[in-house]
Amino acid sequence: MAYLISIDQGTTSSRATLYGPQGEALATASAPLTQHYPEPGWVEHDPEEILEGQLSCLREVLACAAERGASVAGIGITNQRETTLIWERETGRPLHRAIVWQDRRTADVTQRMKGEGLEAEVRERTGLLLDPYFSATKIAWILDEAGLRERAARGEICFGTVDSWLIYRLTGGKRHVTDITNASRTMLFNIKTLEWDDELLRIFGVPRAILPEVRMSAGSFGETSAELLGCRIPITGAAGDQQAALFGQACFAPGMAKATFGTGAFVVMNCGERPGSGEGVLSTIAWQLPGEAVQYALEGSIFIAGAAVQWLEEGLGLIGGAAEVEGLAGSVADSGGVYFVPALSGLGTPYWDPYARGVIAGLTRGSGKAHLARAALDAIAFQTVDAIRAMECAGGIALSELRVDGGATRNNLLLEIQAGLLGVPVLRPRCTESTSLGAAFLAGIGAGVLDKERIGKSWSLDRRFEPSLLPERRAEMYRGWQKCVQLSLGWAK
Ligand SMILES: Nc1ncnc2c1ncn2[C@@H]1O[C@H](COP(=O)(O)OP(=O)(O)O)[C@@H](O)[C@H]1O
Ligand SMILES: O=P(O)(O)OC[C@H](O)CO
Repeated sequence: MAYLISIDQGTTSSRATLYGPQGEALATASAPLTQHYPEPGWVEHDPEEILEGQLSCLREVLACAAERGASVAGIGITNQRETTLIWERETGRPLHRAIVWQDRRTADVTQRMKGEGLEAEVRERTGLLLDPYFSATKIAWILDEAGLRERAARGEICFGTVDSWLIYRLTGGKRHVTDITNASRTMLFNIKTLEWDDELLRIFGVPRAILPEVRMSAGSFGETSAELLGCRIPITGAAGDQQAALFGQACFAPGMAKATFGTGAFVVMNCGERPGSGEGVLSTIAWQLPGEAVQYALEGSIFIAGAAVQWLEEGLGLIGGAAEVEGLAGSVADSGGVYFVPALSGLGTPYWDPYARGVIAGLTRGSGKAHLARAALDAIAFQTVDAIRAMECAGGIALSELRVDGGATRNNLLLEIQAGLLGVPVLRPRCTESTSLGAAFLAGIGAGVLDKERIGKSWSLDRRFEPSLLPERRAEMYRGWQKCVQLSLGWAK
């Protein structure tokens, strides 16, 4: 593997990593990203802050490459998906704050569409469920709110997910493109015909003129502008972060699955060349490589995972940082009957309820902050169990082990709890930055310096967490979780 750079623009931070010829991470830079919550249920990011954070990270790892005299063969971009940006074509100026994937402001719109019986048709074309999570209703909201419909019709504005925004600005406005995995999350892309879908554009009221050109996940996405970075480097890979993580975990065969624990948690299972389907589960595009058929995946999406820990810190002041949660939660044997459903942005798989809200239940005089911390870790694991059970029903298979990655997998206790509640081993690889690694791999393929066989051989195990919970205890805990979920459903309706 030649030198490659990955850009990982996540919900809470922007990062860049320089990888060496053996796939080793040589330098990493990161910049935090401000979360804006203008109203309950709304979440926004500043597009310029996304770009600036990413540029400063890129400059830092490029300096490291220069010190080594390394020439970078390609940049791979991976990103928080669905988050919706609108900017001026001429200047690249953002015309609204980015509406983040977690944002629930269009819940009433998707609810109305469900009432009109549109869900089956949307699902058939996109593999997705009618939920404010996806980009389509967010785009229409911005066009209406910011009075941009006439400009949109005149072709003066661009829509893009974060990959598209970064590519546009990094190439100096030369490329308005996106990759096929990100396109598959907009709810405007037909995952069977592999094109923007006129009927969906009509249903959601989105003009075709604002959409980017769709490319495969490895190949040419343009070159960085020398004015911005002092050098031209080809951008040769792009994929949504969950798809990039599936690729980085080398889940190349149908039935292989990974769970990424970041802000949210996302369980994604490779299902090969044909789209899968199932109750409460998403069907989505895994990747498309040059000379190969499109690969599909099933996905269980959990909106709040690591973010529940963040809330313990920022919302409650219970801990001084995410790293403290393991010690606090580990200071008690269990949650003492406390359950926490972190439906802070509604619930995703398998409930799909944008009106669900957070619930803490089962408190007694003996409950303390350690029990709540423990309940938060349990909640991440319970939600993952819910998602995996739904996917197993959909795919008709039983998962024999789960590969995990992402920021929260530093937490050994979380992974022990996860293995116990799931009842199968949980495998943590040496590199838990699978998202970033996956983007570098895609860039390597796009630059013609890497192939899937080499990638498959590079996966190595750090630690295997065996399930240690007795089946009766597991069932008892799960019943408590289910009771608490019922309390949270429909709360904000
Ligand atoms: N030791 C830990 N235990 C539990 N959660 C953690 C721990 N360390 C980080 N996290 C959580 O992981 C998330 C950050 O992971 P990351 O993969 O960087 O997320 P993203 O890509 O969504 O920005 C945060 O929500 C943070 O609270
Ligand atoms: O930023 P992350 O890693 O939590 O990922 C966000 C997902 O892509 C949303 O679909």
